[in-house]
Amino acid sequence: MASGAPAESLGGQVKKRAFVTFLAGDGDYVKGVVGLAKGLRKVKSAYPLVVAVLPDVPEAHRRLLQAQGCTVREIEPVYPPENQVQFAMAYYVINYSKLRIWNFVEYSKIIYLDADIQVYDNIDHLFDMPDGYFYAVMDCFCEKTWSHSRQYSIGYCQQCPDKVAWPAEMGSPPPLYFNAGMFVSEPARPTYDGLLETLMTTPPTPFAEQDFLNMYFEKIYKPIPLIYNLVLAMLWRHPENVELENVKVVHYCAAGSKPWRYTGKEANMDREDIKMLVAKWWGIYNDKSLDFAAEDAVPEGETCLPSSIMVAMSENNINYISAPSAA
Ligand SMILES: O=c1ccn([C@@H]2O[C@H](COP(=O)(O)OP(=O)(O)O[C@H]3O[C@H](CO)[C@H](O)[C@H](O)[C@H]3O)[C@@H](O)[C@H]2O)c(=O)[nH]1
Ligand SMILES: O[C@H]1[C@H](O)[C@@H](O)[C@H](O)[C@@H](O)[C@H]1O
Ligand SMILES: [Mn+2]
Repeated sequence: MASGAPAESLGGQVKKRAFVTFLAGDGDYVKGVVGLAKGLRKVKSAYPLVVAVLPDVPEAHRRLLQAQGCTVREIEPVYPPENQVQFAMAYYVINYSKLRIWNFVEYSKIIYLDADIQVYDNIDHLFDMPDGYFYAVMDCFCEKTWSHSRQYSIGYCQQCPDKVAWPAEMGSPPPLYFNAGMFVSEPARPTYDGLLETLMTTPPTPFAEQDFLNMYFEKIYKPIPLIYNLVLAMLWRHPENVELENVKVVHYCAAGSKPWRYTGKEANMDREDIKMLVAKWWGIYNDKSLDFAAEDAVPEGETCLPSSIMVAMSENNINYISAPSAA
């Protein structure tokens, strides 16, 4: 990761690119972001890591991230309209705030990565894929987190669509569904406005903004290979689809797999491949040579601005949606 990112110039227009992640709260996800910043540096990514932080991220964590070369940008929370949905995880409700990143319009293209993701190989080439699409990796429906779904109830997974065929009486099979922990997209004001406007009339569902983004971008979604977002459950659910030695991006999303909380006790967590991947994450996190060295970077500018100014710049003219009482 470098702050002096090369900007591609097309027809005189400068096209800036960035990796973007999301941070909420004062808990330990900040470790994930530090790890990610160091991982991107290790693979010599040419683009900055922008961290979209909610107001509840403490100042000390913001400073820590800036000291790791990240660009910190505060965003206001986004809440879905009120209803009684059961999220697959209660905290998924805050993930609707991720929609703010489509307002980061100084970047023409972004690669979004969850804080529980690590990049083990350079993926800058993903920025060069044709514009106009939403790129992400197809999800797996086999874990218990999916037990609310029609797919899970009949044992159907899009990772092996021939194993259990979609029954004709259930209508046409659901559209391809991506995991929203990693994606490539283009911030743009019309998209941002469209997302927020549509959200206001869209009741929340168990996978929160992931379901919403799947719905919103359905027509322009293009699946990319699994190596760009290895959802760990793939290792035991669909091993035949995984080429572990070629994997570039690992998503520590399976229950018990977050490296900074790993105990090895949860289901599947004693597997050798999991132990290896957790150790690999720690290897980067603990590598002092990957700490940010200011002299390596040409500042982008916005890292130096106080967050209050950034908020004023990014959050102009936005109508906030009222918070759900049950969240
Ligand atoms: O206390 C928290 C909780 C979450 N996060 C941020 O929110 C992201 C999503 O949380 P998890 O990574 O724990 O969630 P999963 O990977 O299980 O969730 C998946 O489903 C979610 C549905 O809301 C999102 O789409 C998410 O991007 C996708 O990977 C984190 O990576 C992190 O960036 C925080 O900063 N602090
Ligand atoms: O985004 C979610 C999350 O990562 C879960 O942990 C996983 O079980 C799901 O497949 C996925 O949709
Ligand atoms: Mn995640």
